[in-house]
Amino acid sequence: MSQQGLDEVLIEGLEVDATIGVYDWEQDIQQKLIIDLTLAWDCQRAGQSDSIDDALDYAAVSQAVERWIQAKPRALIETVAEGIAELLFKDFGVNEVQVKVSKPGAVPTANNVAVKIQRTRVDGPFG
Ligand SMILES: Nc1nc2c(c(=O)[nH]1)N=C([C@H](O)[C@@H](O)CO)CN2
Repeated sequence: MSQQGLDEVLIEGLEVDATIGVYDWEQDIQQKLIIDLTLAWDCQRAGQSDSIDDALDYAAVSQAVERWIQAKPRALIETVAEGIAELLFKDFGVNEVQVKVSKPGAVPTANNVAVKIQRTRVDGPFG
């Protein structure tokens, strides 16, 4: 995925309960979303310094994503994916992201439904 380098930080299978859906009844319940993130990040500095200050802190990212999703109800999983990409650009200095948002309970006859987007920050060095 990464254009700027080969390194990536991954967060896989982050489960977040959310108010999400296009139908009225979905605004009264919580449904599980599963978030998978691939984040372009130069890991070399952190690997050499052994300092969290040089790393993209996957724990902090996970917490921020969960908070953003739970901050208010939304209709579409596309909106969740775009919002997460914006959050990562704005608050974590990431320049390139792949965001997959799964809603596994949405279609009873399917194992999973999801959207996956790839975005590059427009005001970043590669945008
Ligand atoms: N492309 C999408 N299609 C649908 C969405 C969505 O978020 N993106 N959502 C719904 C409903 O909320 C559905 O999940 C309820 O079962 C339908 N299609």
